Amino acid sequence: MARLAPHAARNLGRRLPELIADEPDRFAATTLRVGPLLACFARQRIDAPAAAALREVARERGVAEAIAALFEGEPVNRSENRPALHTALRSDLASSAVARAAHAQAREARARMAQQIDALRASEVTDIVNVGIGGSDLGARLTLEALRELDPGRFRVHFLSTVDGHAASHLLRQLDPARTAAVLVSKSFSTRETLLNAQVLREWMGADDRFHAVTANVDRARSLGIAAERILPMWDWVGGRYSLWSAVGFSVAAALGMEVFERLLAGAAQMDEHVRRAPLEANLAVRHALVAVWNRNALGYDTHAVLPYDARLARLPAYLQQLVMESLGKSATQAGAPVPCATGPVIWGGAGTDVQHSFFQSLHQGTDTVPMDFIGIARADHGSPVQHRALLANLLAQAEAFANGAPGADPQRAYPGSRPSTMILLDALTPESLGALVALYEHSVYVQATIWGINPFDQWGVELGKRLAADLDTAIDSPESAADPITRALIEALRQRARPG
Ligand SMILES: O=P(O)(O)OC[C@H]1O[C@](O)(CO)[C@@H](O)[C@@H]1O
Repeated sequence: MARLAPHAARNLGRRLPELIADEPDRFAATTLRVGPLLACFARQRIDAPAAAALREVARERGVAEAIAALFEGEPVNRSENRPALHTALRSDLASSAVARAAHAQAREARARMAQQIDALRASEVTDIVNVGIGGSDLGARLTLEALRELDPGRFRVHFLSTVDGHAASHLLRQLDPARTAAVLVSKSFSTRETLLNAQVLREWMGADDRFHAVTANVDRARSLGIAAERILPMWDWVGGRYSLWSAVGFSVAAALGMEVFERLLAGAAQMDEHVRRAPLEANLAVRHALVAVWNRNALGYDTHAVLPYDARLARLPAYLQQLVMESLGKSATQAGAPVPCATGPVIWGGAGTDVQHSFFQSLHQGTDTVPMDFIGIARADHGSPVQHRALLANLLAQAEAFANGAPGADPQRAYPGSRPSTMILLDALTPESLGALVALYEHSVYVQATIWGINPFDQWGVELGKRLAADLDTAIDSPESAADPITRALIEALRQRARPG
């Protein structure tokens, strides 16, 4: 990354508007379109020589070869010695036997999922509860919220993720046990939150025949009494946070229909096709990733805001928090050495225009620069053109204000500008464009990981907390068994305060 330093110094020494003014065809040169999605990088603080240097980094780090390896099912998840074949869930682009077999398995699982959904449709079930957490929750939630205009209303879908009993009791108060089905989504079928919530639902429903499961651990699901014909597969070659495209999308397919689910997959497949075939310089995922690497390593920005200007995408920042931070929150390389530079940034954000009235002040005038991804939708799905015009005007105004700033004699009223952003525009929010958008981020994460030499498909960092929580579950009732003195004292404090009166 050292070679980026002179480019960084040059770009940081100039205001963003000057940089833009210097390159008359900057919009065309920095904008790429893939299907229903257009991304413009003109407002990143990167001049043409810096962009060329970044492409050189990508070449040296073997990004093109790594993309081929991903699609062909090579064991790119080295710490677990597995492929990461989420692309095979939606695309048939690979020629290797392992990728083709994965694709065939995915199709077969979708056919079984369609049958189960048909049976549910024919039943008296009115409500479906998706029980799962992390990757077994966020993707389906995001999709159902984003595509809610397409919901014919046959089922109400609910999500139960946290182990907090308030969530379960609040939800169950609204439901009829005789008309509720549960989909237990857990790749491992060992996630404590999911198993406890499943138990709560089981006791409340008093029957097993409306329990479905999606898991790679079929034996465990069977041992908990779920019939084999209602268990849909997951595979160790799909990471939880990359699994929306599998039967983990059960509740999406149930609520919106298989046809909509297939369209979501087709949108992702269109992005796959582009990423697989486009040369580095015209590859949208590579460009998105190189901008992220530039902002993190060359310019030193350590957080990144995701700002969808569409209420239906309000969950996108949360979804991307898991995708990016669980994938790129690593400080050791795949070879076990310390990573010599900063890796994934903190991802945060929220939907416009609400965020303009909460944290935007800090983004405009705060001491830290936060690079941003704005996401706008050209065509709305409501009948109020006035409101949509106002939304788009706000989106454009904010991106412009961040880039150009405005001078002021009074420093308290001056806008520094030069705050970088990418503008991603979808023609409309459709299953295809959502699929393409999510796939773009997946591929960008993979390219970033390739450049940093880290594994984006494991998450060892979350295991320690899980282990400790299992131990402390007992210690809450017998504090003397807690090894850590501060934890022991905190348990005592909790116990004292938990006593009624
Ligand atoms: O699907 P499972 O195995 O229940 O795991 C749920 C989530 O837990 C994690 O392991 C850690 O949060 C995520 O990676 C995963 O998506």
